[in-house]
Amino acid sequence: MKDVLMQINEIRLHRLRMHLKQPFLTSFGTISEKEFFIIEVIDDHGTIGYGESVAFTTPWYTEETVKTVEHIMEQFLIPLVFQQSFHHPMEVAKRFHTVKGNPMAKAALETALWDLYAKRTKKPLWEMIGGIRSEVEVGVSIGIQPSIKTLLDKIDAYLQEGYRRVKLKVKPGHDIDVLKHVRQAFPTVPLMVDANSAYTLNDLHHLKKFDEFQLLMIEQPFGEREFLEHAELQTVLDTPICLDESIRCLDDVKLATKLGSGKIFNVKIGRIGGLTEAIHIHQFSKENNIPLWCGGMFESGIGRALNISLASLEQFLLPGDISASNRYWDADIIKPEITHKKGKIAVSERPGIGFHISYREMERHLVERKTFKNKNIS
Ligand SMILES: O=C(O)CCC(=O)C1=CC=C[C@@H](O)[C@@H]1C(=O)O
Ligand SMILES: [Mg+2]
Repeated sequence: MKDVLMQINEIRLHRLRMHLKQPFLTSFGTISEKEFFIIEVIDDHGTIGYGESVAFTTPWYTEETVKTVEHIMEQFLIPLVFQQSFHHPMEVAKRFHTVKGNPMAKAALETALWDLYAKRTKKPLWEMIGGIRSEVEVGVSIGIQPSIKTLLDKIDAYLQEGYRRVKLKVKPGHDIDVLKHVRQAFPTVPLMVDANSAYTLNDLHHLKKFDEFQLLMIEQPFGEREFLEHAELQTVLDTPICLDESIRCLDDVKLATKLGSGKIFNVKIGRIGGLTEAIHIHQFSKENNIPLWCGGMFESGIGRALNISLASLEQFLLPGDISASNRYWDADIIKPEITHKKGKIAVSERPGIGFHISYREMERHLVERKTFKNKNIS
């Protein structure tokens, strides 16, 4: 491969606020808008790489927030990117190790560097990271609904659209009865649930009842550090446990696998600190036959495009939470918008993430813009 040297001259952080078409209810609260950063990294050739931060405004999902991501990028990570030129984004991912934690802040910048690198080498990002699929299968995540009837109607509509599996949010008091109705109406649809840590080990016998619904998996029933509790649950549950919030790095995947805390992992680029760590997790999962799938964080088109690239890797064996742009947004900030055909999204053959940014659309949602110039350059 042709050797490229990248020197970042400028970084722009665009803070946007976009309203979801409909509010999304989880066991923790309601999401009706998403505030996030679009990151532009510009190198000495004038090539631009794009990234997106996925943290929410409050620390309900993991501890990071929009404000902590901004602080960590500004004070620590951007100076590390500017420090010296590099040949590969993995070099910068390594530099980021000097900053503890803060994976979403790291991923926001690191993914922009991957996009830039793929553009400089004139390759699609999915190919660059070793993807093998020309299209990825997608499912839909449905928030808690006001009534069973609304839920069943929504599921029906998404299935008509072609989505390949349905993920429902559950919490104590909103689970078995819902599942009974859904299974009655859709006996064979690939179905799973996500609890976002709403249960405890005291609910073990209650959770055993989930087995009767032939679920693909139950996602994150317990707290994020409860590896032992998840392992105990998995010994009594036939339904595979999938870990989401618990997995912040490859070591967490290794720990969960060793202890038997989960059989499937949801990979979110932001939660694990970027594509470099995702590639390492993928390698380990391939060697150990562990199924993976790509999670979502209500991303705009930039984040969605990154997720499509990730899901093209071989071990991503289950449909991801990578819905089309129109699932959440009236208008996306990329062109063309992401669409699916019968629950499949084609990867782009263009270099990098493979989509153009619509600056006009971005301006409509802009809250603040900050520009950082590399002062190390004479
Ligand atoms: O982006 C999507 O379409 C799926 C989003 C989704 O289900 C989630 C995103 C973020 C937090 C949670 O509510 C949930 C999840 O835990 O996977
Ligand atoms: Mg989840």
